[in-house]
Amino acid sequence: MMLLETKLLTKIYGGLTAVEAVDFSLRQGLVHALIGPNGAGKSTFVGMVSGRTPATSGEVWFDGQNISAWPAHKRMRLGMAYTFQITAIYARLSLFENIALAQGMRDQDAALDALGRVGLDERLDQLAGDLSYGHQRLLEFAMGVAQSPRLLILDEPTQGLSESEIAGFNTLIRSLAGETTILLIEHNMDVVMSLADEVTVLQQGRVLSSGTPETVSADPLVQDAYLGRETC
Ligand SMILES: Nc1ncnc2c1ncn2[C@@H]1O[C@H](COP(=O)(O)OP(=O)(O)OP(=O)(O)O)[C@@H](O)[C@H]1O
Repeated sequence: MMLLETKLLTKIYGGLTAVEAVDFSLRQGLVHALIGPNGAGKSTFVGMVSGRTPATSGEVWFDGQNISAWPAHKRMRLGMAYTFQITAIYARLSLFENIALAQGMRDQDAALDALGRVGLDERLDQLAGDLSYGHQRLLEFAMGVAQSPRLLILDEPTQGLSESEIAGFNTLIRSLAGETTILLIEHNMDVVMSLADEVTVLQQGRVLSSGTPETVSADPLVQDAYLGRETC
């Protein structure tokens, strides 16, 4: 079943077409990576999916419903969680309070479970602002997971993380595989190749290529655009 689909999704800022007529689909339970150079339209695209950025035209479908006109909070209630590029935690609240806020105080066990998944359950009462940058990113990830989302959108989750933290992140995503559908914006190609079931490459707002990591990396269009680069 397709959990998420977009049809001719388009965003125009003034004279600039940031996302142009993107048809996209994501099957339930898969990890789909969205890649492309800076300015390709990745954040704008996921902004339109999550409802934070109004689309100029086109449609967003979630679980068979046309949600194009729905505001972000209503999409969240439907099961979309979006973790931002910039850490969105409350520094003066404890880890537990951050998690509890993220999931609307619904379920204490789920909050504890999410912190356990990222190995921060020993630090429940610590202030989030006292965590290292890498741990703050993990907390942010746990805040997404604690919402038990049907679709988890991660915007550059490994940015600024050390090699060992990236390895830990990979393990985390694998632990969610099958349980949660994941849309991942990621610049680190090693992470993309090891985690993604499917990859879509955006370039100048359009889909350049889409398919399995193997198909996409063998696509001559993609090779012309990226091959030989560590990141894209
Ligand atoms: N609020 C805005 N107003 C005007 N132009 C914008 C706005 N947000 C994004 N853009 C432009 O839209 C295009 C796509 O930007 P977007 O941030 O979606 O790309 P991206 O692929 O996420 O890039 P990055 O990898 O750098 O985050 C860029 O040319 C950007 O300058």
